[in-house]
Amino acid sequence: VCSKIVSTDKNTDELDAKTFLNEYNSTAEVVWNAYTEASWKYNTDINEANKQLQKNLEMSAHTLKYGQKARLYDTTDFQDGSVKRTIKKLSDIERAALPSAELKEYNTLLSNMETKYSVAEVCRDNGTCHPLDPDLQKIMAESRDYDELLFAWKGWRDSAGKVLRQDYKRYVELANKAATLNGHSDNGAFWRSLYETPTFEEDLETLWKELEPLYQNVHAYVRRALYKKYGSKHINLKGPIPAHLLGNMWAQTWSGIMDLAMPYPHATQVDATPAMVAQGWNATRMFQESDRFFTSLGLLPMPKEFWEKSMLEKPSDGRQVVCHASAWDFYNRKDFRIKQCTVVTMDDLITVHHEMGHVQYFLQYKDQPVSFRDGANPGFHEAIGDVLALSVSTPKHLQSIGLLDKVETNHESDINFLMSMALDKIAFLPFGYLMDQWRWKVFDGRIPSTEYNKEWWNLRMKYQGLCPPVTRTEDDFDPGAKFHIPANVPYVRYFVSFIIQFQFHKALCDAAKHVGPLHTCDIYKSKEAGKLMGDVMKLGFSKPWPEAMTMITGQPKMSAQPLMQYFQPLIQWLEAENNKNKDIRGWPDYDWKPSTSSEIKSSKVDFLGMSVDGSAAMAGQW
Ligand SMILES: CC(=O)N[C@@H](CC(=O)O)C(=O)NC[C@H](CC1(C(=O)N[C@@H](Cc2ccc(O)cc2)C(=O)O)CCCC1)C(=O)O
Ligand SMILES: [Zn+2]
Repeated sequence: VCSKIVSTDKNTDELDAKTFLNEYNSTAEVVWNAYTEASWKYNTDINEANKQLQKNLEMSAHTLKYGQKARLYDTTDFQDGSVKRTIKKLSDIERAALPSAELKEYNTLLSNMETKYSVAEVCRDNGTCHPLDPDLQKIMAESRDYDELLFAWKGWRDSAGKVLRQDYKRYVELANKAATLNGHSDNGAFWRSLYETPTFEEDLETLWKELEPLYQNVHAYVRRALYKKYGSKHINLKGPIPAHLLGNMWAQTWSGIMDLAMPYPHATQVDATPAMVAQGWNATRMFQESDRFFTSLGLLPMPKEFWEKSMLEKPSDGRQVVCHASAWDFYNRKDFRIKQCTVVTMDDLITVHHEMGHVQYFLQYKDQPVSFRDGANPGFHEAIGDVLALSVSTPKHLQSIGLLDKVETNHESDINFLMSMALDKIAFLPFGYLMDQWRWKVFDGRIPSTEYNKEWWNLRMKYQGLCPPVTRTEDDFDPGAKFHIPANVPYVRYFVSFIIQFQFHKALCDAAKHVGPLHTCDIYKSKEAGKLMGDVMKLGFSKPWPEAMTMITGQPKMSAQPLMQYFQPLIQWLEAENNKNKDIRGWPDYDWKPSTSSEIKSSKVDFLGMSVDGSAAMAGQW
């Protein structure tokens, strides 16, 4: 009888493994809770003492201890799939694999980068200084002055991006070292491994190729609208769009310029902000509204700790905080919070639902072992809140909560509504895709630090059809001006979310027995829809995500089809509109650059000096 060759140093005792995992679970809850409390304290009161406290309450000692023991098990013949799955997950100890000096350096780098980003501000000649939240975000969304937008756009990259380049370079080296010590080729490979999908990169590229024509139609239409506003000096109808004109600091969502891009200005408005302000809504009211929507589906209400301990507004007591919104699980099955510098706008009402979606997921899986208290994949965690927001955003729902007075159901108001949704959901897709394309290439060495900025703008051009409004060099570090880069938060999760949220929306609308076009569906009060979502969230990370996808949609793959179905009326309208305007799709004049205001002024002086400006002459104006 040939005896099975047992690797003698491995432990194949499944019962022993179960005992080990129980001990891990109960100790993890204590250690992670302490770390999360310290992290919360620092994020809601940035100072040296709290920074030190967070550093001391590191989790890595615990991760290292249990990770090394987990690696001693050979789970090949284990019966319990959950035990196998947990041992596998514990065996990747991430940064805890670094030698202690480098681990300390890595944590210091992360803390310094997040602090630099969070305290950065842009100052005017008169000494007034502006933080990103709310000042610069407000300028980027509301100003229509080319130079004021440029002041905020360039100023933010000088204050927040530039200063991070050296820290980032060293962070990349250490992140890669930790990844390789855990058996990955580089940190990007580690990040992609969280999706457990061998064909992940091809699947994403296929989805992008399906959606690119729709994006190019939106891009062409918006370029035309900006041409009308800013003229031929600043917009080339065959070229990329200057990146500071899209209503957002990173041009990642474009709903800020809806007023310039509204197809039928005389049809119904879709923005609830004026009503929210007029009716005296505040942050708490916004969160209560969202809580009501979740419970209307039969999902769980926020616990009292949430209302007692969350930070729903920017503090006015002088404390420095990390304003970037976030949802927190304190791993004690009781304490869940949101930190958001909420402003009373429709945009922030959407963000409230997004963050509440994270907390609902925390609540639904709180009785799973800590290793499974995660989304089925990171994109699932990002999609939950947005799915509900698709219902909340409908004019019908906004009217039902008193935020829109008259609502017409005619073609014009339909197209207006779909355009406002497209300016967020379609505009976002190339940005959601390029963020980690850049980082994956940085981690695997295809982008050396000497080309960080050049390659960033190559990707911004290739996918988004944007160009920088002023010349960029390797003195700049524009990727650093986007929160998730210094904060070490992966981003492709949002690209995945913006696709699967429409798959979920379609499935939940079917469960809610919705009749009519998908974009008019509001699942409010549907217990069937709520049950479908709740059951998937309860699974947490305990099953591979295709199983969760099948539970909701009846099939295991990501698909762009529901998104295309949702926007179908707009796709047809945009095709016709862009053809009518003879607008080309894409930006073949890729090396065109917008004139700077100083160049324009000097050309005006020539003009007044009677050396006629060519374009005026051609237009027969002179
Ligand atoms: C402890 C911790 O960190 N928890 C995680 C959650 C978890 O992992 O459990 C967390 O709270 N992350 C913060 C992050 C915040 C936001 C964000 O960064 N959004 C992206 C992309 C986007 C843009 C438009 C949109 O409609 C939806 C998403 C951006 O703004 O670029 C800001 C506004 C919305 C969401 C988030 O909630 O995802
Ligand atoms: Zn999120």
